Order: sequence, then structure tokens, then C-alpha cells
Amino acid sequence: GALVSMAGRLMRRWCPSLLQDLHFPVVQLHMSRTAMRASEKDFENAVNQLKLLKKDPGNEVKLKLYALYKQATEGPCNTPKPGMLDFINKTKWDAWSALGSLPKETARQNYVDLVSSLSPSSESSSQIKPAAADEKLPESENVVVTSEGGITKIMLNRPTKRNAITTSMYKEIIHALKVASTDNSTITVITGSGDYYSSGNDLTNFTAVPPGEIEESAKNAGILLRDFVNSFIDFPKPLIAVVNGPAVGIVVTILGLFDVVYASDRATFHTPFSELGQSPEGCSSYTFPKIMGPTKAAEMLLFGKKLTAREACAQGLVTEVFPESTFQKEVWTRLKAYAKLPPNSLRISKELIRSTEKEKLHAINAEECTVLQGRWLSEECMSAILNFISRKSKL
Ligand SMILES: CCCC/C=C/CC(=O)SCCNC(=O)CCNC(=O)[C@H](O)C(C)(C)COP(=O)(O)OP(=O)(O)OC[C@H]1O[C@@H](n2cnc3c(N)ncnc32)[C@H](O)[C@@H]1OP(=O)(O)O
Repeated sequence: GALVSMAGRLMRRWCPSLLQDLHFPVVQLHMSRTAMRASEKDFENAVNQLKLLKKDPGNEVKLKLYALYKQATEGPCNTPKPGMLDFINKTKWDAWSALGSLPKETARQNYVDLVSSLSPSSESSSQIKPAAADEKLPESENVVVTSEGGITKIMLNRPTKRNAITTSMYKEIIHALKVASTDNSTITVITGSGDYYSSGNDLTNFTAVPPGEIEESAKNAGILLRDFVNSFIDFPKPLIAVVNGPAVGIVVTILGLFDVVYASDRATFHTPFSELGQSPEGCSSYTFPKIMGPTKAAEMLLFGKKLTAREACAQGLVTEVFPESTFQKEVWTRLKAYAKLPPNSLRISKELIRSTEKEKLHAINAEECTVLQGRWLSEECMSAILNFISRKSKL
């Protein structure tokens, strides 16, 4: 105990030197610029952007940046572990080593994402604005955003297509979450209109691609998906899914990133990736085994087992199930009460609950998107999508 407390005191005393040390990667990056590949341009920009930061991001973030930088430029940590009393170098080594075999490209991307989350616009939005009059946010036809009584509601509104998510809807949801993260609401809710919560990715997103542009299109879809999932990972306020009916694919996988999930007893939860020649996304390859255990997760993610709302609740994916007849009334009564809680307290508590996982989730998201990008170009996936379009297959 005495040793630990002495170590703590020393660590605090040595903190300034830790901060100075962590500037080292910036200098080294410029020396090794010639070794960069094309996609490293963003990385270089991020390093420059970091130098413009007005606010010190704190030791924890600097340590993450250090580790990501080392992983991105040198790969996995294989240098000898510094001695117990070499606190600073040991802390840095631990952070780098914790990234395990994270691919260099993913580390680079995570570095860029982390720096962009520290940009001046994020800095200025770290505080909730004081309560103001309820406001109506700009609406689009397929994603309807309203804000009232401390609740921002993002409603998927394409019921004739079972609320399938088009490319522009992904962008609209990203935008809606960005606005909601700094508006005067306390909580944010995502729900669907009509009978379905959502049938997931619109399978025609991939069919209007001219020949010769398929690879480029898969790459763009990978970037869009990564940004979409990142906006859930980083969302700072309580995020609640009101699952009004069946849910398929991406809208199921991202549930592991929500704080609370309420479901009607009519809802089902289906992730038919293998059937579609695809692979899990939305960080579900990590969150599902963590939430429900690896064998239950495998049944869903590998074999596409569809869960009822009650089964999903028993597995921990859903918080509570309500009878369809009283679902809307009960859920919204509860949410209205939650929205009266102190917003800053909710935000700070969410940060405590989620912050330790954030970096890992970003890494998993990037990896899942890379894998999925490859899957979209596969024969298995293309023929599954063609089957759906030509109505030979339905889930
Ligand atoms: C860029 C990021 C990519 C992220 C990747 C995410 C992966 C996933 O989300 S995988 C999941 C993809 N979703 C599906 O495979 C669902 C496919 N849909 C169905 O199997 C069925 O439509 C249904 C079981 C959801 C509903 O069946 P139901 O009999 O009630 O209705 P339908 O007559 O089939 O559909 C009505 C209407 O809606 C269109 N539609 C439904 N789902 C989709 C969809 N996912 N993509 C595109 N269109 C969809 C369906 O074609 C019908 O349209 P028409 O009335 O014009 O024929």
C-alpha cells in the first residue's frame, strides 16, 4: 500500500514531464514523412491540427495519442517493458502495448478520429447549453427530428420500405446526432414510424453503382458506416432506442452503443449477416459477446438467429419489454420523467460509464468496416443482394 501511494505521489510530481514527453511523436512524424503512403496525409494533417489545440487535452488523451501514434508508425509494441520505477516510460509502454495487434491503418485512423474529436468545435461544445425555449430542428422526409420537453427524437420515417436506411439517411442521422449532442435537450431517442423499427441497410444502396466504380463505392460506404457508428460511440448524452417493431441488421448491431433500449413485444431482433454474405458491424463483434456471452452472440451474428423482444431482454440487449397496446404511452411517460433530470449530471455519469471503452470501440469499428468493405465486393454478398432485389429471397 505504501509503495502504491508513493508511486502515486511520484507520478503526480512527474506529470509535467510526462506531458512534455508526449509531444515527442509530433517531432518524429515530420522526420519520417517521406516514408508515408497516400492515406497518411490525413494522419499528417491530424498531427498539425493537434499543434493548434488551444486547450490541453489532459494526460489521458495525450497518452492515447502517443500509443496510437506509435502503433500507426511502428506497429505493435515489442520493445522491452521499462522497470517498475520508470513510471513515465512504463505508463507510455503500457498504453502502446494495450493496443495489441491493432493494424497500423486502424491506429492511424483512430489517431485522426481522436484529434478531430478534440478540434475547437468539439472543445466549445463540451458544455450543455442552458435550457432555452424548445426548438424545432430542420426536418427531412425520411429522418424526422423533433425536440420537445428535453427530448430530441430522431424518427426513421420510411414506413413503406420498412424504414430501410438509404445513404442520405445515414448522413442525416449523423447530422441529427451531431446537432442533438449540443442542443438544449437532455436525452435523445431513436425510433421508427409505422410497423417496423427498421429493416436495416437499404439493400439498393449498392445496386445503382456503375460498373468500374464498385470498389470506390464500397470504400465510400465503409467510410460512411464508420462515421455513422462513430457518431453513436461518441454521443455524449443518454441515448435511448424505442424499438417499436421488427429490427434488422445495422439498427440491431448498434443497440450495444445505446444506453437504454425499450422494445414493444412485437419487436424482433435479427442480424442476418451470413445469409447476406456480410459480417457484423456497429461494434457488435465486441458488444454482443460482452452483453450476452460469446455463444449467444455467435448464434445471432454467425447463424442469424432472430430473437423475440423477450429473448433479447433476457440476453441483456433490451432493457425492458412493454405490451404493444401500452408501449408508446408507457415508454414516453417514462422518458418525459427522465428528461427532467439534471442534464450535466447525466452527461458526466454517461462519460464515466462509457469513456474507458471508447478507444477500443473506435478501433473495433474501424476494423469491422475494413472487413465489411471486402465482404461487399464478394461474390457471396453480391448474389445475396441480387436475390433480394429480384425477390428470390426474403428474411
Ligand atoms: C453503408 C452502410 C452499410 C451498413 C450495413 C448494414 C448491414 C445490414 O443492415 S444487413 C440487413 C439488411 N436488411 C435486410 O436484409 C432486410 C431485407 N428485407 C426483408 O427481408 C423484408 O423486406 C422484411 C422482412 C424486412 C419485411 O418483409 P415484408 O413482407 O413485411 O415487406 P416487403 O414487401 O418485403 O418490403 C416492403 C418494401 O420495403 C422494401 N424493403 C424492405 N427492406 C428493405 C431493405 N433492407 N432494403 C431495401 N428495400 C427494403 C421492399 O423491397 C418492399 O419494397 P417494394 O414495396 O417497393 O417492393
